[in-house]
Amino acid sequence: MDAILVINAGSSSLKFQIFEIADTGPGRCIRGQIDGIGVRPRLVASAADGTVLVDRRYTPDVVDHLPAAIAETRAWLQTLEGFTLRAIGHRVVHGGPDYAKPILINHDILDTLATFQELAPLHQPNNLAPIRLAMEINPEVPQVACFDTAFHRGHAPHTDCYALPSTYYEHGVRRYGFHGLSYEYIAERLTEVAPGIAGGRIVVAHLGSGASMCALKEARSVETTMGFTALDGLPMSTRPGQMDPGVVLYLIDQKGMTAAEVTDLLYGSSGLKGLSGISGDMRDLLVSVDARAAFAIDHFVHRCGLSVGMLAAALGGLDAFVFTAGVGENSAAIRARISERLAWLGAELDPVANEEGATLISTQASRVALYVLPTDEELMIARHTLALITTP
Ligand SMILES: Nc1ncnc2c1ncn2[C@@H]1O[C@H](COP(=O)(O)OP(=O)(O)O)[C@@H](O)[C@H]1O
Ligand SMILES: CC(=O)OP(=O)(O)O
Ligand SMILES: [Mg+2]
Repeated sequence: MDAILVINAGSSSLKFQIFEIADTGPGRCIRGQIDGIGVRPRLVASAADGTVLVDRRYTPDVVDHLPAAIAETRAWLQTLEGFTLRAIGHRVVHGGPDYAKPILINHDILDTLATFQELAPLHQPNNLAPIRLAMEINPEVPQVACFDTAFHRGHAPHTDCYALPSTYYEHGVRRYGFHGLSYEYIAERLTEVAPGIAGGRIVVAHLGSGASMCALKEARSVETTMGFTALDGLPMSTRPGQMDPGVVLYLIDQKGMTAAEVTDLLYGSSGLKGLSGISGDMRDLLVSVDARAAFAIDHFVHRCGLSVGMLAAALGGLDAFVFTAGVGENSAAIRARISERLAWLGAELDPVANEEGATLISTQASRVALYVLPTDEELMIARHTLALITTP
């Protein structure tokens, strides 16, 4: 069967899917991931009917970083039979100022994308490594890069700039925003789930290991919490989120830290992990009895509440709020805590629907509809990839 392989390297997971190329578009055949990298790595993959094809756990030292997860995934994928690989679609987190759409990759483009590595050190090297590998072993298979930044590129210039002298904007210092493939998928999904409000004022909360929110108006992104890099906005597993840049200057000037040390601090040991001193994995914090775990969760919920207020202001009100990604899809407790922060906007949670993980989790009386919608960045990538390889 003719197939597309999709690879999505996140900060704590490597996700992959195989799609059959059908007349109606990409049809899902296999969906898998290695998650909990460096904490509790686990490879799970299942067929479209839900049959589990592999479920393997590793000790954290065996799959301690993304390259190890790539190697494990590759070894497992090579055991599969019956697929003829026609294209590979990749999530590439940073597209820089020039790539506003998915693109067929060649060596020059790969070189350009490598120049953005410092702007997304947790992701870009891991996004590009499988592209390089496939170019070596399957040079005849077309590869497509789908950018996290692309969906936000329609922002008005006065919203995606920093208040710096304008030459910095021209040199690419802009608020790009990320998680765009997820938001693009959710915007489409809303037209099926809630056609009456899909064109309205919606905030989507992508709460995973990396976390951000996006304000959608008429199904387009008009604001988002992340900026030049995926450090900005909400606190995350290991990243602090929005912070006074004066802190960075202080650490370098007064504390003698090098740029590399500050990079490690901000990307690797801050956020939930830094604040709790326990773990960056929300699951660990939710079951912990340590007061520091509760403190880190309080901070996360507080900052989420502030961001919803900011994005509701950008939209001039709020019709619906959507929870998605690892934490948003799976944690009723965090959804309940964040929903409380939306009460002033008229949101009212239905606690039973929330515990059951229903799609609609607000009461009938709620003025803001609350939804839980599983994201599917890989399906979005497969669609873009198929469109690019079939366009004459
Ligand atoms: N049941 C759960 N409760 C709370 N958090 C969860 C649950 N399941 C997964 N998560 C969180 O989701 C995160 C992973 O989300 P995901 O969107 O896959 O992240 P990424 O793509 O950034 O790797 C993990 O950090 C984990 O803490
Ligand atoms: C951009 C980003 O933070 O991505 P992820 O949530 O997949 O780590
Ligand atoms: Mg992700």
